[in-house]
Amino acid sequence: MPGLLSLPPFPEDVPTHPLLVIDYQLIKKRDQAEMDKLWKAATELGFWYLKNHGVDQDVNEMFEMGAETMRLPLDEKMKYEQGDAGISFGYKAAGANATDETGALDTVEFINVSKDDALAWPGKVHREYPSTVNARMESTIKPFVEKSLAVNNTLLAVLNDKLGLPEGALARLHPREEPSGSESRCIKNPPPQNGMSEEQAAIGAHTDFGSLSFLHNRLGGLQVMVPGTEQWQYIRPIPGHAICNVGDALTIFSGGILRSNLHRVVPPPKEQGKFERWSLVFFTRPGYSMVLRPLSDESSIIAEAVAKLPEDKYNTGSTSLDWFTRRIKNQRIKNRTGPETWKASRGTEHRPSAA
Ligand SMILES: O=C(O)CCC(=O)C(=O)O
Ligand SMILES: [Fe+2]
Repeated sequence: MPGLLSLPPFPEDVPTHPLLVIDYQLIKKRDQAEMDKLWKAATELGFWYLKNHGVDQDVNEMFEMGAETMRLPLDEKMKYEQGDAGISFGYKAAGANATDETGALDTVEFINVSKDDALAWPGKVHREYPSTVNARMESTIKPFVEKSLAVNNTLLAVLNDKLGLPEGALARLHPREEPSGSESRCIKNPPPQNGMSEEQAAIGAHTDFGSLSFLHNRLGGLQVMVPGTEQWQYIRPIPGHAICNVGDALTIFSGGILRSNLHRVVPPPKEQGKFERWSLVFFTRPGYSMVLRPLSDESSIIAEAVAKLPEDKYNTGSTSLDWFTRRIKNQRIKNRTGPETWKASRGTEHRPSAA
């Protein structure tokens, strides 16, 4: 990826939504005002900036791993393609996923490395990866996974207490040792080709599948639809600030108290649109065997929230494995039978028409 200094700044004159800034060092000290701010961010928009997280150097190395991987010949990368069965780990080629119900194709390629494979390295839990990934498992990927897990687990512990759950309740749904969909993803988005609309989604409107996402961006392109509005707004990348967001699993566990908000990725705005866009995410997801349902029996706060909802709104009846498999599988263009396939790939978002 091009050096940071050579990238044009994020433009001032595009619709942009500010996020609350959470200081990770204060969260680690359990500063009351900072925990209150995190709660506000997680319940109102479900997105916030996280500063002082200490992962920037690891993020740079992960981007190098991503660039090394994307430079491999396509036929080499395709040996590790994630496939059509609904498993996320591995390489995803550009155009393998739909971005909307008409079946418009995505433009991004990415490499997903399972947290379980990274922690088990040189052993293997799920699958094999390209040589460029293997070469950096020990030096780059494992440390990034460890630090990202520590950040997300710390945030989860704060949300756990605010939800009135017994200590460790959310942690027990994300056991380190149990296989899960937790993964690191490095995304490459080429500059838009001639004839492509500026709006053409790189990644279609979605909510994240898991519990917490820890995202690192250099260029704009990420957009949110703020509750109560109908317009997409950019999130400005700020150096040293990760973007964190709540995923569907936490919305479900909390009976809708924590917000998993709709977002998408479009080409970077204005001058930035001439450049390749790279992004990096660590997704924390529940253990595969965990059933996605509100934790009403463990928290009166959640029980009260659920009592106000239509019956069984968040009782998915699915394990985490089944839920993720359905959603990933139905994004794959090869599995598309019609608009219903796209719908089956969606989650808990309350604006299906916008998706
Ligand atoms: O690239 C980004 O900024 C966001 C990526 C994203 O939303 C995702 O991979 O789920
Ligand atoms: Fe996302």
